[in-house]
Amino acid sequence: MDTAISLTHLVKKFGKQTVLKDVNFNVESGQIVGLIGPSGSGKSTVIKIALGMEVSDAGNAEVLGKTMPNRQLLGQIGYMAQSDALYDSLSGYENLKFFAQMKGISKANVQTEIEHVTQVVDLQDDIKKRVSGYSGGMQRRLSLAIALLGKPELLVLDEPTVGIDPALRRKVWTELKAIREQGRSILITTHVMSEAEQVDQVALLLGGKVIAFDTPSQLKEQYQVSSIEDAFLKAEGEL
Ligand SMILES: Nc1ncnc2c1ncn2[C@@H]1O[C@H](COP(=O)(O)OP(=O)(O)OP(=O)(O)O)[C@@H](O)[C@H]1O
Repeated sequence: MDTAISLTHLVKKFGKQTVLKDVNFNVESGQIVGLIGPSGSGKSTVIKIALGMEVSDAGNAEVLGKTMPNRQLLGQIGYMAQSDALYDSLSGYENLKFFAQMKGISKANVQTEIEHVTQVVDLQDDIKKRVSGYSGGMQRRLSLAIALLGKPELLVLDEPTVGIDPALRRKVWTELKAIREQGRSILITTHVMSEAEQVDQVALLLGGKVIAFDTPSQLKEQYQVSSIEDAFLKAEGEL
């Protein structure tokens, strides 16, 4: 099995604060890995190092076989950040078209791709409206649609379902699982524990380390609990 992301012995300091002490885990091809941990535990920092947007103080981040940072790889990665980077004065459709061009999607495929990702996030009725008039949730949905454009080999999604209602969340997960079936890989952070139940592997980040990396069912067994939420709470309590 190919490895999409390999993080070894990552250390990251901000001033005197050591946020990541020794982070190790892999995302294999065709896997969904959920990175969970309390607020401020360093999930976004791990993601940014994996993407080459932050440089670690020690350790190694390899993505799709290349050591990060590596600008050439960015076209193969669909990234959704916590804060949206959208063009307010453009419509949703114009944003999608712009990012499709940036990603080098061929003219022949642009229209079908845009229609597909628009439908995944249920923005059909609002896609011609200006983003400045979008609600927070709609902006998140558009950002997710942009990340999905171009069928990237690897998706890195930082809390993609914040502000998304349960019905649409379910639809988004159906899409994420379809992406996995195509052999593509996903690293996702979430605060929604029912989502963590659906991933292949959970990486639990606590105290600057990934203290558990297992399937949801193994994790529950390890902590002798019936939900990932309880495993999470128990792990936090034990530290
Ligand atoms: N650029 C930065 N400069 C200084 N400190 C930073 C920087 N980026 C992150 N931090 C600090 O690192 C810690 C981890 O932040 P990070 O955003 O990675 O956490 P998180 O687990 O993603 O949190 P949340 O779940 O709330 O999004 C926090 O204490 C944060 O203040």
